[in-house]
Amino acid sequence: MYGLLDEQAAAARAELSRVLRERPSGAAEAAEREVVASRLRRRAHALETADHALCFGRIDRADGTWLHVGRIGLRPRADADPLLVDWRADAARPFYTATALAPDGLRRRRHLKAAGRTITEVSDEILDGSRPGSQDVVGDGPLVEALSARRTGHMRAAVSTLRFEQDRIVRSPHRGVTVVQGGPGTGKTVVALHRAAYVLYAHERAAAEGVLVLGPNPRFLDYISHVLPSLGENDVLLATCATLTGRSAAPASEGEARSKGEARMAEALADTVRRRQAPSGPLRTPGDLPDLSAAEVAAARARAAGGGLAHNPARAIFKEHVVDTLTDALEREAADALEQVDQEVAAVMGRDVSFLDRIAAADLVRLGHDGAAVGDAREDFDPDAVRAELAADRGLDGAVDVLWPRLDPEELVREVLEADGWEADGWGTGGRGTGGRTGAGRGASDRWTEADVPLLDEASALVDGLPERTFGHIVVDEAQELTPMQWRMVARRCPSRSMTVVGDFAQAGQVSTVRSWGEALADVADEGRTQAWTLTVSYRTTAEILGATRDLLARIAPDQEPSTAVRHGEEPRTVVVHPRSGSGAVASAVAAAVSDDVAAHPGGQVAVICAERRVGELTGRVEGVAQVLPAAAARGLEFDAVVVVAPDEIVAERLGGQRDLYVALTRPTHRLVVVEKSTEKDLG
Ligand SMILES: Nc1ncnc2c1ncn2[C@@H]1O[C@H](COP(=O)(O)OP(=O)(O)OP(=O)(O)O)[C@@H](O)[C@H]1O
Repeated sequence: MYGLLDEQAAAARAELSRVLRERPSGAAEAAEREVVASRLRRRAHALETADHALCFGRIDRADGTWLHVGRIGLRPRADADPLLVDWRADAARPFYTATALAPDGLRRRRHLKAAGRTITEVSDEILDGSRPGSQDVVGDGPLVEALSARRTGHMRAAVSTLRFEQDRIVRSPHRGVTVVQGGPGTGKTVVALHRAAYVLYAHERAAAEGVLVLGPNPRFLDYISHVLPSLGENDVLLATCATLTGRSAAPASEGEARSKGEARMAEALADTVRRRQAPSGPLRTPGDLPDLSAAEVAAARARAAGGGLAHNPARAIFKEHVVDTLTDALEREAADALEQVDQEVAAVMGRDVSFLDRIAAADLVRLGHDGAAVGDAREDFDPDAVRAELAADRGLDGAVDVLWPRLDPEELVREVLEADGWEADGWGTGGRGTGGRTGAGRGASDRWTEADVPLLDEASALVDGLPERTFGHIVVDEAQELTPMQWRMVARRCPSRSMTVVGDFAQAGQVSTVRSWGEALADVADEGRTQAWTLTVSYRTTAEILGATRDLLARIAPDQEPSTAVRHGEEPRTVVVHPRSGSGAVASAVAAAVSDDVAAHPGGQVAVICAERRVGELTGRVEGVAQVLPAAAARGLEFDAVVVVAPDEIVAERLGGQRDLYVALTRPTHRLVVVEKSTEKDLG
């Protein structure tokens, strides 16, 4: 297999350099060359990154045939049988789905573990109830081993140990919105990322349009950043809602993010735009052009607003209708004038003079009429020429602007924010209520905050139309964190509404007001387009740690069934600090807990999770040995050991602080220490 891998990687590279050496003649050829080159580049990269654990499994069927399963598929020639089957191929499915109860035609499932290109471990599961023979290696499950392994700070792919309940979500043929909920550590992120890889493999169209993975913050994105590349997928965009549009924005306070994230902001923006679309009254035209009546304006508005276009493109339709109406009016006016002239002449001459129509206009001028207009009307009123002239008329454009002005998305947002009570001055100072903006002194260039990004995006959509960059499939992780405004931003980027959305409302932070999937997806997809799954087995935490969070979970999410754990481990420890032992006592207890853990388990990933205000103090104490992070930033992450500091402070710090505490307590894979301050009451 490795021989074939090297051969094919070298061939792809050679082909790539050959293609790149070609001198394209013309733009079309250059574009074509770029398509071929990027396909070859992807192929070469996929082959090169498959090197590690290229083949991780084998299934033996009851009939004596077998199949090797790996990160990518390999066959010696296009018409030959595969030497290795891609884990996402249908043929590989029994590797994930077969159980002893439903062996799916398999006798044995084999897991292979490799170090570099050397197989270091083999482990078999006998599925058909037969006795293990001399060729079978039956031992500790590879899953247990993977879960107990020390963490590296980056999530790893789980292709070789994906569970049945996870695999069926990953491979679900559903094309709409797939929702996955489940408690902490149940593998929601694992499922979401493997599903992204599966979609890229199985849904050609989605792959061509690109896949986007959205996470709550850059730290989380970094944590998951290795998974898809290790599965050979390098073209997936990872982003947060704040970074998605590429606009630079300052951090927002939670109060600001919450308030500006509410759905009413979308209504306010849409209302403001609607009010700028010829709401009522006639159109006053410049010069001696006829005015348009209120009814004529209403007809133009109906035509422009009914086309489903954004405001600025719809303005063109509105103006076009105005120009058409004016052209018709001018033509009618000219015809009426002519009619009147004929009647007057007839009265003077005592007979019908319509035959005079083709006679000199000069006579008519003498009778007090505008010779040019009458002449035009009679001879050749050219509606197209009149229309073109009107369309180019600056005065008329100005008059249209009064009723249907061109809008600028930033100005629109500014206007709506001002109406909502946010200070306009400087966009970087002061603000509304406690959630107001801080950070005085910011320059004009970064006056927008991350909370403004979805508003600006909404405004752009209303004013100029949908975003240019859209995706064939979007994965939203920690989806409980998204505000209604952010959901709208996501939906806008996924016209096919093909999404994988994973989260847990028991872990919801305080920014979003959304509390259910129905609410979250209200603007995204109809119920008929969503398929929901629940994961119930916690792969991260031990039964002991989960047990310690049970009461808290019952308080914050009484309807949620606690997950079951697959592993056991140490009981969580509580260290109580006496409040009279001085201000640095908590920090000292934390430092001691960290050094105890590091001494007992050298090289582990240790985190200290605390209230925001303690971060500075504690970082100084454990620098270089443990990471210190506020509870609010810990979502989705995991560590070998976690020291949770002063739960009361975490709870008190933010609205929904109990859910932050729940997140903090469920981060460790092995060891949990809680440093608590005893209260005066405890001291009796
Ligand atoms: N099938 C599997 N094989 C190996 N490891 C797995 C498997 N499923 C989950 N894990 C591991 O379990 C841990 C938790 O998974 P993950 O982060 O996906 O859970 P989650 O449900 O997203 O958690 P949270 O709600 O806290 O964000 C990770 O280390 C992940 O790699």
